[in-house]
Amino acid sequence: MDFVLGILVLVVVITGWWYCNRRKKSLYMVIKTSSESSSKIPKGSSGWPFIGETLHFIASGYSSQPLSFMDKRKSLYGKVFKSHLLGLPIIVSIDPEVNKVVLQNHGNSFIPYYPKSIQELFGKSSILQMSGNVHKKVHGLIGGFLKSPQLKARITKEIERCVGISMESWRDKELIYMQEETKDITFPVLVKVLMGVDPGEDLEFLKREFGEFIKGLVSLPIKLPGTRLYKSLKAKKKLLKLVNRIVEEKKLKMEVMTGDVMDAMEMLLSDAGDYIPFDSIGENIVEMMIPGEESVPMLMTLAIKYLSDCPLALQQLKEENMDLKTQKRHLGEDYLWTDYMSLPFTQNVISETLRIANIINAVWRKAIKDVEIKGYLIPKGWCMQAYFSSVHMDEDNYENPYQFDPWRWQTKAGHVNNYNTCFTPFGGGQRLCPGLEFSRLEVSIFLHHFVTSYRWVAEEDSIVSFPTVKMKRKLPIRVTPVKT
Ligand code: HEM
Repeated sequence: MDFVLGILVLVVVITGWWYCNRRKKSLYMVIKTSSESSSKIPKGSSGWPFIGETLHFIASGYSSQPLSFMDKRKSLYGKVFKSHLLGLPIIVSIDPEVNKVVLQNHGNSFIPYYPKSIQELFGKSSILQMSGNVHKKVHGLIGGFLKSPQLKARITKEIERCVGISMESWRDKELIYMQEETKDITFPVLVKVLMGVDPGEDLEFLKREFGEFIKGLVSLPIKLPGTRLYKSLKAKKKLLKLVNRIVEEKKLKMEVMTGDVMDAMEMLLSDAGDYIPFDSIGENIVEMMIPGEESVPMLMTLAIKYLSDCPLALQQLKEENMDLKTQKRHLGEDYLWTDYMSLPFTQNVISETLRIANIINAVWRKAIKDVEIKGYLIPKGWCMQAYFSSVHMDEDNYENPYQFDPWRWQTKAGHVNNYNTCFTPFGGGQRLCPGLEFSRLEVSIFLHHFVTSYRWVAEEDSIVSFPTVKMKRKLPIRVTPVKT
């Protein structure tokens, strides 16, 4: 396994080196021009020729101390340092103020940067690759749609339905794998929100092909038959065939009928015509599944993991949610989305899980001009990594950062939705996650029904942080229904 990994890393690095060498000349010229400025490229090391510091970076991601790479450099150079990762010269920031400026991106000095395999799998007009004015408009449309009270009211029923189906199926099982079960809950909800697809053949097809498609996101950038990237591109083609058919059907329906916009696809069809060409709508919808597909089930899974290890927090969470359940039963009322979101301790558990789990550990950008932040120079063409995990786990920002402590949010200003420089699990600024409120709602509904309907005992498991956050054994738990 380690040998295969080593080979993979080597090939990534050599590909990166080749890519880099093509651009070397122009990069050096820009740095020279910038020497007139008083700002300096941050201190740091470019590591070994060609491979830079990539091996250390990846090895620490796989270890039980995934922040050790960052911690070591912070102690040597400070919170902003230069490095050379995955074939690119890069400035890494674990300074919340610098990160804020990068995320706000006034003057549009940065564009999103993704590894080569991801770029290959994204369409040209994907929101994840857009920048400037067009991005601002499309981001606003999607954010407005996902945040709307109408959507939240409708989707609450759908989430309750999916949670109910999943939990019903556990009655005959003793051992369940939380990481898998939560995916079964969230995938149908995501597909309903994005393109209005109900359970059935299309949903099963989307699940299968999307699973195949995302496997290639972190892979070698080689498109030959048999390679991972090739298989993923093939899966994307199949996905697009189905999704484009749905786009056509919706367009025809919308030409003859008027009514509320029911999903993100309908919203793009009715409002985004000036920014996204008609034949790219399907592709955009497929790509919007990427940030939502794994992150929400991982947030649910990790909340269960941390609660299993912290009985006091679990007890308080249960009490808060049982009170709501009893009240609703007594009044004979359905739940409103606002009921779920109004439980303060539940929101604190979610915030604390987001902080400590670091599901999206960083965002990557590329400078399209020389940029100066806090006296540091980020030269044109260099990558910039705003590394959130280290900010979330820094003693300067949080007392006992490695302790799961939902109570810390009772006193800390700016908790829950407020943008705060030291708490950026959903990013911030121009590209703040438009699925933020929707994700919190989904997790709140899941936690409510789970902790008030089941007792459980979690088996031993550990968190792996690289390339994405996962449970090593998918978090096996033994569940017992409780009588309420
Ligand atoms: C726990 C759940 C989630 C987390 C932690 C999360 C985190 C993030 C982060 C950090 C970004 C910023 C990326 C950047 O700046 O480059 C982002 C962007 C985005 N997220 Fe989420 N996300 C979550 C759920 C969702 C869901 C459920 C959806 C869709 C329904 C979604 C849709 C998006 C989109 C479309 C973007 C791109 C925004 C843009 O570039 O303008 N996310 N997310």
